Amino acid sequence: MNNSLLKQIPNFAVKSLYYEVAISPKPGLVDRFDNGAHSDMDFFTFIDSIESLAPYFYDYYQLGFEHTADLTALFEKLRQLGVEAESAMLHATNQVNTHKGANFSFAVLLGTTGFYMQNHSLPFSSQDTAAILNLAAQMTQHLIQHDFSQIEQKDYLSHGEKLYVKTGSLGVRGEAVKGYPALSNILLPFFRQYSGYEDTETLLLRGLVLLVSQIEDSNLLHRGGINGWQQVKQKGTTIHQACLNEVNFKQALTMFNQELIKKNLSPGGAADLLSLGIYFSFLEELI
Ligand SMILES: CC(C)(COP(=O)(O)OP(=O)(O)OC[C@H]1O[C@@H](n2cnc3c(N)ncnc32)[C@H](O[C@H]2O[C@H](COP(=O)(O)OP(=O)(O)OP(=O)(O)O)[C@@H](O)[C@H]2O)[C@@H]1O)[C@@H](O)C(=O)NCCC(=O)NCCS
Ligand SMILES: Nc1ncnc2[nH]cnc12
Repeated sequence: MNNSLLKQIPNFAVKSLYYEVAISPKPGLVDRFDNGAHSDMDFFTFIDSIESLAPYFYDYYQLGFEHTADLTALFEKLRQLGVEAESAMLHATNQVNTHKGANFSFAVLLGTTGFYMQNHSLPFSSQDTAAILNLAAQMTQHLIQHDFSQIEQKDYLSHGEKLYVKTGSLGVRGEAVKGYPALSNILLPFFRQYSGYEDTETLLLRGLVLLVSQIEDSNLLHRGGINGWQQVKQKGTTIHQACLNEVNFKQALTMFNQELIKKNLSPGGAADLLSLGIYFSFLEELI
């Protein structure tokens, strides 16, 4: 095992979660300035959450790096560890869901990155990223059938499971199964095109707004229904398409945040996807 990469790659994932929570101002989300539309978490809850997940991130990567059998067997190992990590996170945050989606996705993506790194090296090109996302899709192809086929028999349903029953929305599982199209088709092409033009914080905030304008965020659907989600998506589109300069862009985000606080809406799914995009941006040396 290459010891420096064993630390460096999972560390990029940890750092990406710090970057995501730190960039400000964000609409409806927790950031350095306020708690957005969240009454049960703040900036420090996120620090506690990240610290609780970090040791698992190294293990996800190592599991993938040492795995020699088929990808379904790797997913089983990652998920077992992922359940443990999720409960460590909930313990650290007093049962608040800060990074449930991010923990799931980083288990998938660090595991597949480790597997891929058995025969590759850094830095990544866009083809390396595409190969990892393809491995993630292959590894999770059975997930929808596995998680949702016997859903009627379950006593307790998560927000994501309830939404699936009600609307058919696949949430974070849908992203994984399709190889994270929100990253490959939306966020990463944007970062590749615009990195270097502005400071990192502004670039990442613009990437967040782009995601909000396009993805099906199960967190917005669960809190605001189809209408709430569509309104937020529309507002994201308006801000994205206005191509505002940095000062006006941040002012628009501050107003967007006030609006989402009033409506109790938060694009938590977009925030999680942003942190995954930041991770690949570190691997590709875009930021
Ligand atoms: C597979 C799991 C992720 C199961 O999770 P769940 O069934 O809940 O599925 P989803 O809702 O689809 O996803 C979970 C989180 O993923 C984020 N997310 C949402 N949409 C997307 C998207 N399109 N792409 C990527 N990621 C997405 C989102 O996380 C953010 O929202 C958090 C807050 O969420 P929530 O608690 O719902 O909202 P609140 O409004 O705060 O709740 P209330 O206060 O109202 O109650 C925010 O912090 C972000 O992180 C979704 O929440 C996975 O958990 C898993 O496999 N776990 C292992 C468990 C298991 O398999 N057990 C097996 C034995 S039964
Ligand atoms: N910054 C943030 N605020 C609220 N929910 C989130 N989920 C992931 N990141 C988040």
